[in-house]
Amino acid sequence: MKFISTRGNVEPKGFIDTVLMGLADDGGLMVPSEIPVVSAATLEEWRSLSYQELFLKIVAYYTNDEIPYEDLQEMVNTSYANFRTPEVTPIHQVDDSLYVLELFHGPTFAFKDVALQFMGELYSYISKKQNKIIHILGATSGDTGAAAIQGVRGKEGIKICILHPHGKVSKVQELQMTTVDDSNVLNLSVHGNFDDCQKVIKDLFADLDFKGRYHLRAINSINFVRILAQTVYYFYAYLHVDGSNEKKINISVPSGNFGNIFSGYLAKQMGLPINKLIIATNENNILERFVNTGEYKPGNFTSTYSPSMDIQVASNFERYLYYLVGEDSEKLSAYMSKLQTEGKITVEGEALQQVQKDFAALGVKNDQCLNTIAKYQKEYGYLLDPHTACGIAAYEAFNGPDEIGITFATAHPAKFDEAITLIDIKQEFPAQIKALFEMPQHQTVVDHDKNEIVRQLQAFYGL
Ligand SMILES: Cc1ncc(COP(=O)(O)O)c(C=O)c1O
Ligand SMILES: N[C@@H](CCOP(=O)(O)O)C(=O)O
Repeated sequence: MKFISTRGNVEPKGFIDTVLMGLADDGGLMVPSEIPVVSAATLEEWRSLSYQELFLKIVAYYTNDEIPYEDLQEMVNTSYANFRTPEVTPIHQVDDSLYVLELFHGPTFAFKDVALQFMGELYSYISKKQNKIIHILGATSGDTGAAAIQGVRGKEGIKICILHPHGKVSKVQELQMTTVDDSNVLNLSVHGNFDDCQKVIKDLFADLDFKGRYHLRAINSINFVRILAQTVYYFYAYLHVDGSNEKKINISVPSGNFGNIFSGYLAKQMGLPINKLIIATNENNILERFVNTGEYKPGNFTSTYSPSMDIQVASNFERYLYYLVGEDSEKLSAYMSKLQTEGKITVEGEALQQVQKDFAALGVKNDQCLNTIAKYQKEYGYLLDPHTACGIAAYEAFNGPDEIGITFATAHPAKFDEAITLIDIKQEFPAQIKALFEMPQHQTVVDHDKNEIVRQLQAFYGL
């Protein structure tokens, strides 16, 4: 298996080189040169596997034996050993048609832990085996940063700098990132929004001289290994839901940077028979507008009750567009240039029909989000976080009769108490979260100014 850039100007790479490259050197995103297909018989065999065993089976299609099996197995076991449940991503049945895949049982109570615990282990492994300097640079709307920091804090040979939008993450997210006092962690709190933070890091990764000199590595879903690790729970969910061999299965995914749902798209291309992939967003509804009209146009940024999805420029949209245009890098590059120069792109005709076959999408309004939380608490005694509530609202909009819907619970409600208290629900915080409120914070507040951020990075990486 080789990996290539969506823009077509990078020599095919192996697995580890792809992990280290992060953003492709031509400014595109890395994708597999060919998507491996899993047969129906193999899928049936996988039903009895544990999460860790399933992970190893799926990832083996991509790693080219570059990592000995025993080493990979050890990394996977270590990654999931500190989850609070042995199933890693347990399934909660709400009623006859709705299942919730709980992705928040890792150290930072959000779905990002599932991929980032593994990535922390992988970077540590590469650093030791290849004597590589690993200087992670990431942007977050709150959850990626916390999970990435947890994944690598205190690890030898690794430093991590995370940019988060100042005042635009929840209190618990801020505390999870900034109460970490390991010397290999730097939190930059940037005046701006998540899109601004993501743009700065993409610009720095695209500056190959800077990237090389400072050994910059990506932990965002820019990095293909994030996408790959996230495909595992699509398989796990599908294979562990009752009736999945008789009924159509739809999966509803709270979405922002389009990484999670792109992992679902990849799982489907690998042969997982998902029926509808449902994109759930909040009022930052660029993805809903794209699916309904074919126009992809970043609009005005809106702060909502689901702040982790307050994103207008969805990074992984480029990966999907690449497949939509028939894996034609020239066409893809032309679209991306148009987005740069004209601020929007449009797909029409057969391409738009294909988009509408691939996805359904709903942008959930703030009041609908709160009403959904209140409804599920009242009717089922099940407390949703606001991102998951958007996912459930979209499930309700698109799940047909006799279909099963799996909604991904991407975060624990305790991370977003600001929204939950608005509907007078009092929740008990888990002890790990309660403890954060007593700890000192470490962060540097900076303007949204690339030069200032570069100065901070140079001082931190110390090269
Ligand atoms: C809790 C939560 N839900 C949903 C999302 C959206 O996921 P993605 O960016 O992969 O689309 C995020 C952020 O990524 C998140 O933190
Ligand atoms: N919601 C995310 C945004 C970054 O997404 P990623 O999947 O590219 O890391 C966050 O919590 O930071």
